[in-house]
Amino acid sequence: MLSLRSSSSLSRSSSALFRACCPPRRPCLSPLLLPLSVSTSGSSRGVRTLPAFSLEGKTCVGKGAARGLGKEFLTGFALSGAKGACVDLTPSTAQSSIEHIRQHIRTQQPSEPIPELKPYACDVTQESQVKATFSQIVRDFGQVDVLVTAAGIVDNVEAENYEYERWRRMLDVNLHGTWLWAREAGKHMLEKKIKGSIILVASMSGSICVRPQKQAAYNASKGAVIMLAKSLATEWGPHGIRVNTLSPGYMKTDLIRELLEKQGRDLEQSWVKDIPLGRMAHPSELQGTVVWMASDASSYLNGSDIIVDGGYTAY
Ligand SMILES: NC(=O)c1ccc[n+]([C@@H]2O[C@H](COP(=O)([O-])OP(=O)(O)OC[C@H]3O[C@@H](n4cnc5c(N)ncnc54)[C@H](O)[C@@H]3O)[C@@H](O)[C@H]2O)c1
Ligand SMILES: OC[C@@H](O)C(O)[C@H](O)CO
Repeated sequence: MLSLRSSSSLSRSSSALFRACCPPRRPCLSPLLLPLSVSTSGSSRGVRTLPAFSLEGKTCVGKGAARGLGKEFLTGFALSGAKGACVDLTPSTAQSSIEHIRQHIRTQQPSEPIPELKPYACDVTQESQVKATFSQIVRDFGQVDVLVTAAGIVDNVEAENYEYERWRRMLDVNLHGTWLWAREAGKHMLEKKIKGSIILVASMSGSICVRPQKQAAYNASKGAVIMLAKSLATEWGPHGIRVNTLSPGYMKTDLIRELLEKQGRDLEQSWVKDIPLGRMAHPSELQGTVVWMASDASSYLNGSDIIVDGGYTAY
């Protein structure tokens, strides 16, 4: 459903979207989203775009948001006016992510107030912790409008030598943890009649096998997340709750940096060869997509897998 917002929330969301799509250190990637006028002072005043992109007043929960994509998602939400719960394994990493987000907003939107952001510690594989953390977030913020599940791990090991213990861990974090959080969010949104948006982070590896790395467990976990989202979309869609997956290609996060450090830089060259845009992505390049998926701008998006991969899966 499209809704009109105040001019200040409108200008904030416009500015956030523009910056997400056109970060200052790169050329603009999406000419279609160019605002009609752009302030160069860092203030968001005078920038115009579709009001439905605003997240003003909404509460967004980011699981696995201490670093990497989760942190970028919460940053995009906050730049669009949303309050945020930053969930990760330890309170200190969640807190330092919040400090980083606040600093970013101060720089990017010096004339805007910084939305409320709170840290939470939770191991997503522990059902009791997930339930307790979700309840605490609802007590702190009143309600949850958006959930994005970014916590995830990866292993590159050939299937015949992959240990069952590691297989189970992979599914525990990437699939079971995602389902546990989605279940709490869905229950809450159903009870409170919130027309929320649940965004499960999958991967292009959930629908194709990347090469040359061998990662059957990871691929299986992400394929299952895509099917989980479609299933939840059919169960909760009739109540106005939208569930979709965001499937990134190769993003330069710490997870990928660590993997490349272990396996050698040649791996990066071989990936880039298969990406039509000819490069890996900066994590901030997902902000525009995730804000769109969280906001009313994507009001008819449900049960979809949004692949953002520089064209990798087009081959
Ligand atoms: N980086 C990429 O290229 C890429 C591509 C496709 C999909 N993805 C997916 O995006 C998501 C985020 O990836 P990233 O690159 O930002 O990874 P990352 O390792 O940089 O960040 C993942 C975060 O999840 C947290 N986490 C891990 N296990 C947890 C647990 N049990 N409980 C709570 N938090 C936990 C970590 O502490 C970390 O902060 C993952 O699901 C990943 O599979 C990443
Ligand atoms: O498909 C890209 C990512 O999902 C993933 O991080 C990569 O495949 C790890 O090997």
